[in-house]
Amino acid sequence: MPFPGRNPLTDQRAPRDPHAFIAGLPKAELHVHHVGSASPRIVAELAARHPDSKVPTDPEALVDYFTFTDFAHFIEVYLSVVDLIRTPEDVRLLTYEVARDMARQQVRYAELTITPFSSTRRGIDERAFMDAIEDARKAAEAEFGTVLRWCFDIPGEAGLESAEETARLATDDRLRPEGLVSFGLGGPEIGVPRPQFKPYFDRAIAAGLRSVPHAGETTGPQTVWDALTELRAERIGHGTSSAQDEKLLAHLAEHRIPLEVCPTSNIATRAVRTLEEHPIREFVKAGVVVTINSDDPPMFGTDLNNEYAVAARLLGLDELGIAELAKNAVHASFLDEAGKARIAGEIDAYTARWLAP
Ligand SMILES: O=C(O)c1cccc(C(=O)CC[C@H]2O[C@@H](n3cnc4c(=O)[nH]cnc43)[C@H](O)[C@@H]2O)c1
Ligand SMILES: [Zn+2]
Repeated sequence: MPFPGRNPLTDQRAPRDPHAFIAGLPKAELHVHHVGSASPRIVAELAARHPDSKVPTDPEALVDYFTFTDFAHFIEVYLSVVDLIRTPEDVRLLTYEVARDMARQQVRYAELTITPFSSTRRGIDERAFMDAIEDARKAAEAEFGTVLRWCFDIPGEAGLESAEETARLATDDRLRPEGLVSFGLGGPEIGVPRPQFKPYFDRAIAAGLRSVPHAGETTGPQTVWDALTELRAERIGHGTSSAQDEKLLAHLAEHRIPLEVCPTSNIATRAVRTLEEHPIREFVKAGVVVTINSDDPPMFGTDLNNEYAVAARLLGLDELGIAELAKNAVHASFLDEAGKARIAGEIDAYTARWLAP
């Protein structure tokens, strides 16, 4: 804590240059999707490798292609990019380049959500898939210093077959990658009730994985309750609709269940109408632990630095407030205590240097 006695989330003053401060701030990211992080350059390169795809090869045309009418349209476009990942080399390239983009933003640690079912059902050998992500993870840590960990998520709309396959890939000792720390649930929520996935989360938790389902992104607060009570969620992906239920906010605050907030994503998928209407202020006011994330950054025309700038504006934060948000992510991560202390220390040291007269 560089300035003891001051409450960083309430005692605010105008920051000197928030964008420059955020750009150099060491960060952790907890909610970001593997395929959804493919930069326009990587999408264009993959589209050129596989010319039968309808995904544009021109990075400029991708801006239009990545404009979504609603959440269902977003998932349709997302799956067209998933269709571009066809070989283990595609998987390795994507993973390694995503880490490079993270390192450029001073991301020291990220939990990347990967949907192995989508790749294995498209014909990528499961062993080769695991080797490709692990190979990229080790190279990225050695070359960029960014530590990656995996969250394997069930694409819920693909049904219980996808849940069975994801649980198998995540818990089979011969396949399970070293970097795997958590188990998730993604895709559309409407018509995909969370409780049906309980047995698969039970298996993953018994195998030592942490529970981090998406919930309350496109449906109401009951979905968040279901994620907590049935799937034993330790963090909630989005949780946007929690703001509609005071008891739920109090529960999240009391039990220190962090929300993985992704403001621009919620606007891009039209889950929330405008940034001004985003409930992030209600979350902070209720004492909920808020972490800031980018979800599918190039698809939503954003990056993690921009999400911090958006959050700082909506919450009226100065540098100490922004640093506090960054530390929330570190403490809510599944890093070991020594790793958390190292990144939190880096954040404090950077902030103190920035604020030094
Ligand atoms: O892979 C398939 O064949 C397949 C078949 C049916 C349905 C699906 C999916 O629903 C895949 C969803 C996919 O979306 C990812 N994702 C990325 N961003 C978000 C988000 O903000 N909220 C929810 N899901 C998101 C998720 O990780 C899944 O991989 C697939
Ligand atoms: Zn997500």
